[in-house]
Parts: sequence; C-alpha cells; structure tokens
Amino acid sequence: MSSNSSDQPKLKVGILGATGTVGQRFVVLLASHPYFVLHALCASSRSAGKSYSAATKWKLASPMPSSVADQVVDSCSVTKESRLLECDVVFSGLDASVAGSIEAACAAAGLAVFSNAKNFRMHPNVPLVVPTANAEHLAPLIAAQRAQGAQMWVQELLREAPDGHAADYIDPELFVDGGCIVTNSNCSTTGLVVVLRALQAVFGPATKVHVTTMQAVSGAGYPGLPVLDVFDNVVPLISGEEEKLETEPRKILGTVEGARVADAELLVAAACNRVPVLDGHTLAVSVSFRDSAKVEPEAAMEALRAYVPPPGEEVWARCPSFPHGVGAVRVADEADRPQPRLDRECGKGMTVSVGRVRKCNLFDLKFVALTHNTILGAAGSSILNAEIAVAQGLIKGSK
Ligand SMILES: NC(=O)C1=CN([C@@H]2O[C@H](COP(=O)(O)OP(=O)(O)OC[C@H]3O[C@@H](n4cnc5c(N)ncnc54)[C@H](OP(=O)(O)O)[C@@H]3O)[C@@H](O)[C@H]2O)C=CC1
Ligand SMILES: N[C@@H](CC(=O)OP(=O)(O)O)C(=O)O
Repeated sequence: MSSNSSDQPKLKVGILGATGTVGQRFVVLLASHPYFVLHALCASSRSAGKSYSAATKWKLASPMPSSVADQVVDSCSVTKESRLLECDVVFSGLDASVAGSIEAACAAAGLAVFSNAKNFRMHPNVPLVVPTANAEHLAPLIAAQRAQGAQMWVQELLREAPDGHAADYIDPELFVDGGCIVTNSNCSTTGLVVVLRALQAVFGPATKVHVTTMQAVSGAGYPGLPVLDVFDNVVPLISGEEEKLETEPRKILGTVEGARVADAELLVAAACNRVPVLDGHTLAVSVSFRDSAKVEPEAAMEALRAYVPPPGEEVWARCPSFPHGVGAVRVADEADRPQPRLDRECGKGMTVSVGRVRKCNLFDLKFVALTHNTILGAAGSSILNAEIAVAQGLIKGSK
C-alpha cells in the first residue's frame, strides 16, 4: 500500500451480486481495503435476509473474512431504508440478466457504480476502462454522464426493466443527480488491451490482432460448466465471447472526443476456448502495427518492462490496488511462461504476465499473455478504477 492513500478518509461501499464468483473476490479485496469500508452486501431474493455465510457457496482458497460472515445480505432494490443508499461507491458483480435494471436504478439514485457486467460497456457515455490501459477515459465520461443528471439513468432503467417493473428497482422519490456507471471489460479483453497499450506507446497504433484464448472455468461463474463437459477436454465455444473480444478493445484503445469515445481503427479476430484451468485466462496473440519498421521482439519486451500506464505515478501512488513494485506488466524470463498456475497471482492478480515474445510470419509480433480473470479481469479492475476516481476527486465521501 502506498503511504499516500493512508490519509484518504474512509468511504462506505456496497457490493451487488456479493454472493457470486466475482462478488466473493470483491469481498476478499474490500474486507482488507485501507479506505473502502464494506457496508452493504446485496444479492437476489434467494439470498436476501440470510447471513452472508448461509447465502454463499464460498469457493475461494482464502477464508471468508470473519467481518462479513454474519452480515445479513440485502436485496438489490433501492429504497429509503436500504444500506445501498448510504454507500459512496457500489461495486457490481451481478449476472447480466439483471445488471442493467439494478445498476441503472443505483445510478439514478446518485450512486457511483463500478460494474463488471457487459450491459453498459458500449454505451457512448459510459467509460469502459481497464485501469492499467485507459484510465484517462474516466474523468471526461463521468462528467458527460453527470451533465445529463439522473434523467439519463432513469431512461436507461425504463429501457432495461421488464415492462412496467421499473418501480421494483427504485422508489422514484429517490432519483437524484450525481450518479454514474463505470464498466470494466470482458476478462479476456483485459490482458490484451494492457499489453497493446504498452506496445503502442513505443510502436504507434496497432492495426490487426489475431487472438486465441484459453479461458479458466471460473470465468463462467458458479456452478459453471458440468465437470463432464470440461474435465480432460477443451470446449471451443464461449457464447458471445468472441464478439466482445473483437469490439471492446476498439473502444478501450480509442480516444475520448467530447462526451464519447472515437474507436481505435483496430481489427481483432478472436477464437475463444474453455480449458480445465481454475483461474487465469491465457491469450496467444499475434499483432501488426501501422508502422512495422521498428517492431522487434527485444524492443517490444523493453516497452513492456518500461510501461507505466496513464495517468502516471502521481495517481498510482494514491491507489492501493495498483501492483506497486511489480508493475502493470511482467515479462517472463523463462522460455515456457506465462502459465496460469504459476503466474496468475503475479502482482496479487493485478499484473498481466507476458512471455514468448517473438517475430511472427504473418503479423509483426506474437506473444502469450495471462490475466487473473476474477482479479484484474473483474473485481480488482473495478476497485482500482474506483481508487483512480477517488484520487482524481471524481468521488467524494458524503455519507
Ligand atoms: N467470472 C468472471 O471471471 C467474470 C465475470 N464477469 C461478469 O461479472 C458478473 C458476475 O459474474 P459471476 O460472479 O461469474 O456470476 P455468478 O453467477 O457467480 O454470480 C452472480 C451474482 O448475481 C446475483 N444475482 C443473480 N440473479 C439476481 C437477481 N435476480 N437479483 C439480484 N442479484 C442476482 C447472484 O445472487 P444469488 O447468489 O443470490 O443468486 C450472484 O451474487 C457477470 O455479469 C459476468 O458476466 C466479468 C468478468 C469476469
Ligand atoms: N465470459 C467470460 C466471463 C464473463 O462473464 O465475461 P463478460 O462479463 O464479458 O460477459 C468467461 O467466461 O470467461
């Protein structure tokens, strides 16, 4: 932890989907956070009213923090009585089938929502931010949302909620300006864009990427795939995944122009596979750049080692979840790395491990990248995004 974050006043936080795979990661990371204080744990009506330990099938190797075991799980509706309303920041690990309505309701209630769900990632005014790739998108797009007031999120709530059911998600008396939604990317996209951003800093714009993924089973949530489907096997389909991996990098590596992002001119072809690994998504990537002339493996590794993501050291010093000492990218020295079992915890799961950087016959360069899918690929990115927003004065404690 950086000493500079120790004078940050405490902020109350809630978790939507606290009982799920990503929700459990949030619980572990936030239970020991220096200034985010867990206040509301929310999930479906199946869990609401139960203690967190009774509602949750705990699946992490580290024990459930004792501070949450007896806490009663709340529903995700925003009412005058809900603990959610007392929070300064809300993190979401909600299933996408319900994330749209619930997150829109929270934003319409003036809350700052940091979400893992796909629902609003491509909304023109919503930042899609991988914190160690494009943190500079946060401030202008949060401002663009706030300029529209609560009305923006009321409209989205009406679009997302099942017909006539918007009032199930929030009491309309609670609409208030100031809320916002920030999303982080699909967990396979995460590692790709961090590495591309680092390479682009030296080689200029990437133009073509071919990526083949080997994705961990935890990416499918709990209970996920039946063991008879995934054990001793590779499943060459993850529904909807290739489309996300082919579109999200264009927004993330794009440039903010006014209230929206102009996409990067990057073409991505993706092939996604589920493999019998618990945590950690591995990507085999080939990439070409607009200007191929200076692209060499040694220069690429140098660029990756030297990479300090925007907004730079001054902000990172105030972000406890930044992988201080390791960095956003680690280049493996060993010829046969990265490997999920050995490398997924690198930088406490917040560092992308890269290896096998070499020339490619068809593209300029090829390499292998590994990301912890539920830490940097999910909960960890949301938390670091929120820390950046706090460090930049975009979120102030008021409760
Ligand atoms: N797993 C991963 O690696 C990644 C996941 N994501 C995204 O994060 C989100 C969560 O994924 P994951 O944790 O894997 O999913 P899980 O299925 O493990 O958890 C889903 C959570 O949503 C809650 N939920 C489901 N239905 C409702 C409802 N009707 N009302 C309120 N809450 C509800 C569940 O509560 P309950 O226990 O009460 O049913 C549970 O807490 C998804 O949008 C996913 O796409 C993004 C990146 C990576
Ligand atoms: N689809 C990813 C996880 C995920 O839920 O992604 P998204 O949030 O983009 O739907 C995987 O299975 O590994």
